[in-house]
This record gives sequence, structure tokens and C-alpha cells, in this order.
Amino acid sequence: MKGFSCSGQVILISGGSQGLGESFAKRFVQGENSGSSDDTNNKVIIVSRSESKLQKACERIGVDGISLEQYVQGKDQNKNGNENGACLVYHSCDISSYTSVEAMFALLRKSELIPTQVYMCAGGSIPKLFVDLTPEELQNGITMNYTTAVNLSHVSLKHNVPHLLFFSSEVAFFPFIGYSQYAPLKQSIRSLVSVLRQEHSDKRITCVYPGNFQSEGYDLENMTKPSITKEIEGPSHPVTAAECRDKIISSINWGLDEITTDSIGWILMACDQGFNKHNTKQFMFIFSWIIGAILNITVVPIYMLICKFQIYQWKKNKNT
Ligand SMILES: NC(=O)C1=CN([C@@H]2O[C@H](COP(=O)(O)OP(=O)(O)OC[C@H]3O[C@@H](n4cnc5c(N)ncnc54)[C@H](OP(=O)(O)O)[C@@H]3O)[C@@H](O)[C@H]2O)C=CC1
Ligand SMILES: CCCCCCCCCCCCCCCC(=O)[C@@H](N)CO
Repeated sequence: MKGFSCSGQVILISGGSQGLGESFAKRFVQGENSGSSDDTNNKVIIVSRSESKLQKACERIGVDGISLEQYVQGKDQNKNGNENGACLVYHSCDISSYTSVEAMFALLRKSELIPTQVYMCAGGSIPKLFVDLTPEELQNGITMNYTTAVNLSHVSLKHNVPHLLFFSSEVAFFPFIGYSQYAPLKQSIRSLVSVLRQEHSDKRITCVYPGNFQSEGYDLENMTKPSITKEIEGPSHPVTAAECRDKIISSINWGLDEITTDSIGWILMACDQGFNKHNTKQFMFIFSWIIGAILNITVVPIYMLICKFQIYQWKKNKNT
């Protein structure tokens, strides 16, 4: 089991200007909910497209952030550590652009901030029926959810980053109506992770499949989400981003690298069988295989009939 520590690390978080990414940054800088205040002494770099959002995130996290450019120039870098030596750096970068990610890593190398852990939290969904999506929204789903992860993981591996953390979703196990702009890309992340684990067995590669959790992105997606989509995902009750984060960190501490954040996610992952599943990286893995096999021949066929009827009823009511 490759080790994991929440202290003395250099941690880069894409999507760190809000939601889950910001919540990870708060934990790694402040030691929030960690049970020990010395659980930091980390250098945390939060990355997103909007500098103003990043600066606001630093305020919410509660320490003076410093831009990567300033850090490179050596300004105030000592003053910006808080009492336990943690340091929060922010960098505005559209990681859907490969050259921007390369330029960012050049700055990181210059400032001796090549990460020991990279959290790829950037992502988001616009739940709508497929034909209702605009061409821009279709492209946005690909760039925001897949291209960002491809670029950041590729450059990170070229810089020999020892631990990559990808963020997929429960919909990767069960894509359903309303998530056409999102689910295929979260499945693609899962596929990429399987290949990278074979090509880089010396690295730790974690894949998280969160269920619903409260965030700015979650609030936004609910504005366009069809009612049938909300109905189907009902069993995944939204927890807070901090609760989701703490579940993820405790799973990583346990040595797990296939991580879900609620019980329905565990069931969906258990039912997802086949190849590349035979490492012991998911919670209660032998039990999950047995449960998954039984559910696949008993409950799942019945559930899928119920789901089909739900969709039929929704379409009928929609057209009346
Ligand atoms: N919330 C939920 O219920 C669930 C979320 N997830 C996944 O978890 C992850 C975090 O979710 P959540 O906290 O809700 O996300 P949010 O939508 O709240 O935040 C997304 C973050 O990604 C950043 N971002 C988006 N595009 C880019 C880009 N091209 N380059 C750099 N940064 C970018 C945004 O900042 P900016 O706009 O400044 O670029 C923002 O900080 C996502 O991958 C999401 O798909 C999975 C399951 C459930
Ligand atoms: C044994 C059979 C039982 C089947 C029950 C099926 C229940 C499905 C729950 C799916 C939840 C999906 C959450 C998606 C979160 C997400 O990624 C979005 N919030 C986008 O951000």
C-alpha cells in the first residue's frame, strides 16, 4: 500500500476555488476536522480559471493566499505561512489548455513546488436532455470533465508526481437520463484510471466516485436538472462538501483507491463488475463482489424495470 500523509505535503488542487476542492484546501491548510492541529505544514496550491474566485476562496479558508507568481518572486513567502507553517498559493489557469498546464508546472518547478499529491476536482455538469443541450454546453462537458483531467494528469506524470487523485462520479457506474453532458466523461475518467494504473504501477492513483454533495456547482446543476433525473438520484442525499471530503480522506488513509462517499455509491460500485476490478482497493472488496453478483441477478433487473416505468411516466406527464 503506497503511503499517504496529510502533513508536510505539496498539494495541488484543481477546482480549488469552491466546492470540494476548496474544502480539501481548508483541511490541508487549517487541519479542519483533522483532529490534530499539526495535521498541516503543507503547501497547498489551489487552481481554477478565475483569480477573483481563488482570492475569495483564500479568504474563506482563512489564511492569506499568495499568487504563484509572487511566490516565485520570493515575496513574503515566509510571512504567508500560518502558525503551523502551512502555506496557501493560488494560480489562475484554465487547465483545459495543455500549454497553460505546462506553463504552470514550469512555475511550480522554479519555486520548488512540484506537488506530492494532485487532486483533480475541476469538473461539473449541466443536466438536460441531450437534444436540449447547446453545442457550447456539449463541448463544455468534455473539456471541463475530461480534458482538464487528461492535461493535469499527463503533465503531473511527466513531473513524476507520486499520487494522483481523480474525481469521477456515481453516474460512472449507472449513467441515466439527464446526464448525457456529464456521465460519459466521468466514465472516461474511470477508463483512463484503469489504464494508468497498469502503466504506472509505481504511482498511487486514486479514483473517487462521489454521490451528491452541496456545492456551488451542485446548486447550479439543479437549476436545469429534469425532475426525472432528481427522482432517480434521490437515494444519493446531498451531504456537505466537508463531510464528503472527510469520508474521502479517511478512505485514502485506509489505503483504498476506489472510493465512494455514500451507501448507494458503494452498492453501485459493487454491482459494477468485470475487469480491472480485482485489486483490493475498494471497501469490503470480497463482500462487495459477492453482494454485487447477487444483486445483479436479483434486484438490478427489477430496479431497471421500475426505472424504465418511472421514465415512461415522466415522458407521458411531460407530453400531456
Ligand atoms: N457536487 C456534486 O454533487 C458532485 C460533484 N462531483 C465532481 O466532484 C468535483 C467537484 O465538484 P464540485 O465541488 O461540486 O465542483 P464545483 O462545480 O462547485 O466547482 C468546480 C471547480 O472547477 C473549476 N474549474 C472548472 N473548469 C475549470 C478549468 N477548465 N480549469 C480550471 N478550473 C476549472 C471551477 O473554478 P473556475 O470556474 O474558476 O474555473 C471550480 O473551482 C467535480 O469534478 C464534480 O464533477 C461528482 C459527484 C457529485
Ligand atoms: C440495487 C439497485 C439500486 C439502484 C439505485 C439507483 C440509485 C441511483 C443514484 C445515483 C446517484 C447519482 C449521483 C450523481 C452525483 C453527480 O455526479 C451529480 N451531482 C453531478 O455533479
